[in-house]
Amino acid sequence: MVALDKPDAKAALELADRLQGSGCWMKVGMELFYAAGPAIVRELKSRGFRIFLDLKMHDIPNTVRGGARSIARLGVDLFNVHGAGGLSMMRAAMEGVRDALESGDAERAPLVIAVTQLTSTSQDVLNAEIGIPGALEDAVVRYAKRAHEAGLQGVVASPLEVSAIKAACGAGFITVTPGIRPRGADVGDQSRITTPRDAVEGGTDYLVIGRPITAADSPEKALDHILKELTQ
Ligand SMILES: O=C(O)c1cc(=O)[nH]c(=O)n1[C@@H]1O[C@H](COP(=O)(O)O)[C@@H](O)[C@H]1O
Repeated sequence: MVALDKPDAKAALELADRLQGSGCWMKVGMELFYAAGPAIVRELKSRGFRIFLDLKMHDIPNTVRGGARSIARLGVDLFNVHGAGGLSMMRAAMEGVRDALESGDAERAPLVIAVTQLTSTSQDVLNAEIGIPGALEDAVVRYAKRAHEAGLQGVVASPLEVSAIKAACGAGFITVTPGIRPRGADVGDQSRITTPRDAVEGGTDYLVIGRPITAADSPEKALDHILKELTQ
């Protein structure tokens, strides 16, 4: 999944067009969606891309239910909410999807996943700033179990926590993992990272990769390089 973190539709579509035919999903996040809105999702869908809409909803259940209903109507393939919103909020997201299906406003249900702990969060920050005690992996697994209980299909986590999540929630529970950095790439603001290959060998289902591809002089070559490394 390529994180299409671009400031407007023009820049996003230019990049997407360069990655046509790669089989990658496009992840539309806050930067692009707040600038270009639902139209960019429709445009990318019309070009044949599968879409992860990454808006990380975190609000009261009623608001998230409505948000999920609107997202389901858009016809994305997957979207996320924050696990920190709790069980009733996550259940409300599932209800919103069901509402959209039952009213005939959505043709099919998108997958719904929960963010556990952002991959920019380190063990120290979790304990000292956010105020959650204990090991980071335990916190991630706790969120994953709640998401599973709420009926969500998976979680966002770092590749480092995938085996613990699968052990707790089952192999079929989807893991979507940002925090991917090819060897030598700039780490930037990410904390919990692995190489693409280590992430795949660790059993993750989907890699989310942004800047190592999108900030490269040739995004298509950068993607190609990563894909080749994975199949060697
Ligand atoms: O939900 C996400 O996609 C997400 C969750 C998380 O914990 N960490 C994380 O980096 N992301 C997103 O994944 C992408 C990672 O981008 P790069 O760091 O540029 O590879 C960004 O678009 C983030 O918004």
